[in-house]
Amino acid sequence: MFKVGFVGWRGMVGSVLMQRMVTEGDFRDIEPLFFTTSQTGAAGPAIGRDTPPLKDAKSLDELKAMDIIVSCQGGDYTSDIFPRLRSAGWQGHWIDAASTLRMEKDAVVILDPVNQDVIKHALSMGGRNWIGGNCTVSLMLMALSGLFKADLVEWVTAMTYQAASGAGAQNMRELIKQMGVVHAGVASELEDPSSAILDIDRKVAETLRSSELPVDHFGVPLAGSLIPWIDKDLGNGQSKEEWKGMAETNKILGLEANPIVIDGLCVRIGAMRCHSQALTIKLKQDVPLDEIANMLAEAHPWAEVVPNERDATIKRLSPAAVTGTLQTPVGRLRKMGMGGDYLSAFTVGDQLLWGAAEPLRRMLRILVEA
Ligand SMILES: NC(=O)C1=CN([C@@H]2O[C@H](COP(=O)(O)OP(=O)(O)OC[C@H]3O[C@@H](n4cnc5c(N)ncnc54)[C@H](OP(=O)(O)O)[C@@H]3O)[C@@H](O)[C@H]2O)C=CC1
Ligand SMILES: N[C@@H](CC(=O)OP(=O)(O)O)C(=O)O
Repeated sequence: MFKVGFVGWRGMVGSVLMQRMVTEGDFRDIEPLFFTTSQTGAAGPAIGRDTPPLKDAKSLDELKAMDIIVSCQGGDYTSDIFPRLRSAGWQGHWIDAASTLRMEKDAVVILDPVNQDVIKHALSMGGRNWIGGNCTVSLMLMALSGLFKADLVEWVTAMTYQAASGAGAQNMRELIKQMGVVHAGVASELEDPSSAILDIDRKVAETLRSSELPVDHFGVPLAGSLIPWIDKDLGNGQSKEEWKGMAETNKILGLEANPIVIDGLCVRIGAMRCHSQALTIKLKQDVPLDEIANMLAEAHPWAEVVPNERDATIKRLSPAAVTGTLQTPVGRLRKMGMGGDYLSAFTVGDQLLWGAAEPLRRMLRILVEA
């Protein structure tokens, strides 16, 4: 049985990974060992069986004893430990949620419902570094997989509506605290049906701009507002999150030699853990809408096409409907005014599942079953 070391299992992504592995019975087929950067010797997670006390995640000797290491610990940990582990001659498989190694030549960005061929090829060539993709990119690819498989995509623009969870657990808490402060500022007026809406609105605006609003993590209000910038400023007008759209999509699909142009604008909104994206897709040819819907729906078991009708859309194509599920629904499918080869679409997906933990869990299974 493979010895599998888990680092970062108690963080937000790691906890979702643990839940999914317990649900799918994945621990039955491996010998799991749990690591920590801060609590060596403490008890590991509840996985339905006894496990040894936590090991030190900074100990190269302990890590070297693993056949496979799964890290959800973050980029700083990867930058510190991974090169030293490889330099020390460790030959095991490294599965990682952090972005640090994604663009390395010998790393595969994993999303097996979409790029199983790329993964299998790398495995046969001795690949050992398996890195989860950016959540926005992975969710867009899960939604549009049928079109990419049919080689119908000339270019895509993605306008995103990204959840607080993408910024981390503390940011999710801050969003709810902001909502609470905003509500508290007008709670008595809300109770009074005769209060003037413009007074309520003015007080809300004052609260959003006041020092009362907690902004330690986002830096600015998110509740009752939005943030049209995610990740670093690349200095050319593009955010790093926007840059990842094209770079990672083509790496995932193995199209680096002949890349598809993907560009857009990434925006943080006040959703909890589902990213949504409004997509404009330039098709290579004018394909009838029903054929497109079939391709999208049949791409993989988690694909789902929501009819482009008001009721179905508002009920099934929202963060509230999709959160906590593995489905990656796509809807609002419509040929645009620019012509029959311009397709509009809207998709929603849980960024902690297919956007983070699930590709890692499935890569581990691929290795265990290989
Ligand atoms: N957030 C996201 O949506 C996504 C994140 N990723 C990547 O995954 C990595 C981890 O992200 P994320 O899960 O958000 O990180 P977290 O901040 O939730 O967890 C990281 C580590 O912080 C330590 N920690 C300290 N205090 C606590 C606490 N109170 N509760 C839990 N853990 C604590 C734990 O390490 P220890 O036990 O060693 O102390 C934990 O493993 C990052 O590289 C990120 O880029 C990838 C895709 C999406
Ligand atoms: N940047 C993403 C979350 C994330 O962790 O991305 P990456 O894995 O590419 O660093 C967001 O804020 O929604």
